[in-house]
Amino acid sequence: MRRVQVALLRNSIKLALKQLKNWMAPDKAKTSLTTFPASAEIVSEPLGVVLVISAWNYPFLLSIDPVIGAISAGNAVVLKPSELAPASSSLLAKLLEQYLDPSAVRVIEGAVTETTLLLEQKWDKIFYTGSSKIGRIIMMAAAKHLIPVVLELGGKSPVVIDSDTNLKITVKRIIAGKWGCNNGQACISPDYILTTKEYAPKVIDAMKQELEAFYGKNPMESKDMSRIVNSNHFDRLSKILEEKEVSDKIVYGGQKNRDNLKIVPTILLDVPLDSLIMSEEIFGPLLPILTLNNLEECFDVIRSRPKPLAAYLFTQNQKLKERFAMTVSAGGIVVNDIAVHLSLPTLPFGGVGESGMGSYHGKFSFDAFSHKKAVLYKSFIGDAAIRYPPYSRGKLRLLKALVNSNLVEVFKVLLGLS
Ligand SMILES: NC(=O)c1ccc[n+]([C@@H]2O[C@H](COP(=O)([O-])OP(=O)(O)OC[C@H]3O[C@@H](n4cnc5c(N)ncnc54)[C@H](O)[C@@H]3O)[C@@H](O)[C@H]2O)c1
Repeated sequence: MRRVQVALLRNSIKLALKQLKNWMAPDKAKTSLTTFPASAEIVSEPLGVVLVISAWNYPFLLSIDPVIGAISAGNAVVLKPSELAPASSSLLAKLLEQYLDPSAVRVIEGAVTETTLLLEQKWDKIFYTGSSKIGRIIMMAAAKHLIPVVLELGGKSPVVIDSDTNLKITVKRIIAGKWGCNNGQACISPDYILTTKEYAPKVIDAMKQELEAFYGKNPMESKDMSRIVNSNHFDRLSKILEEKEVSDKIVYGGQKNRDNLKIVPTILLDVPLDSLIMSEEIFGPLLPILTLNNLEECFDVIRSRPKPLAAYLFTQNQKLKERFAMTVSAGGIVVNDIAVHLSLPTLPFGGVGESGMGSYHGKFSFDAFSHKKAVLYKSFIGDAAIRYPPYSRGKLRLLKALVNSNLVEVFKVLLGLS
């Protein structure tokens, strides 16, 4: 996973270096009769000094990717990596100090106490990646100084499976996106599956078959399965798995070992909607499958819940793809794959509603850390008397016509026809 993070970061850096001149160039803006003669443009200017707080699960990517955007846009940055990945945090502190200009980029390591102190300072922007719970704390602290925020949060990302799909590829991609990405500890990992009652047995059988092909008969022994990050998260996952009316819904997996913090890929069928596992982001290797009568009911389940960071659909039905994209709200939507939208710098990456606000990647990162300044250039030509008192009815009529950019009315007033 470290290699993938480094590859994605190299791409981000290369893109920023290649495109920076274009991104920085002012955008010409149209002018109107009201300002004539004039020219206008939108100038991107740095915000100042920004704070980046990152999460533990992709510690390099989630720390450095926002920093790339912040420096590209001309800001100074303080980065606070997650204390839950302490080796990565100290490596980032060491390497960034060694290779980057310390007057522009600093790393401050620490946990809640240090972050709380950082949050008392007056920043020009805070870019936070982490849980919605802590996101609320960040936003409240930012409000004190009216600091704008980007909140890259999580949520329960659903996967809808239609029976008109290539089931083998569908299931393989879901497994790679769920268990292959940090054993489910990824923000855009599938959180739960929605399918029809009729099709669910086929999905479960295919899942079992492919899981066994990938992780063997005893997944506890698999070298390709990540452990849970720490005992607190292990206990949190155990609690939601052992809840009454949930533990008896396991149809695959369920084994766990606190000594080595391993939990195997676990599938559950039709857990109650008000259970813990369906109320909070799972962020681990448990995958509930909910069955409904038809796909419209599946879409309704998503629409009735807080907006997720990602929503996925597997189908070959073109109409269904379009309906999903147009009627389901989520940070991002992927049809027939999982998580890959993250690698496209031409798409904004970010949440909506409970899954966050603001976005980044590619030029969106540059924009996230820039102020779009409106600049209007006027000359001393065309200093019309109508804008100055005393105001007559004719002047007011002309002003109104100018504000409405109504050329015909302007001529009528000037010619005394109105
Ligand atoms: N949208 C995204 O791009 C994205 C990416 C990765 C993870 N996430 C989300 O992040 C969460 C998992 O990451 P995590 O466990 O590191 O999140 P977290 O919210 O526990 O921690 C994130 C950061 O907040 C800091 N923090 C923790 N408690 C704090 C407090 N009381 N006051 C101030 N700062 C505090 C931590 O030190 C850390 O740097 C999941 O919800 C996941 O979905 C989102």
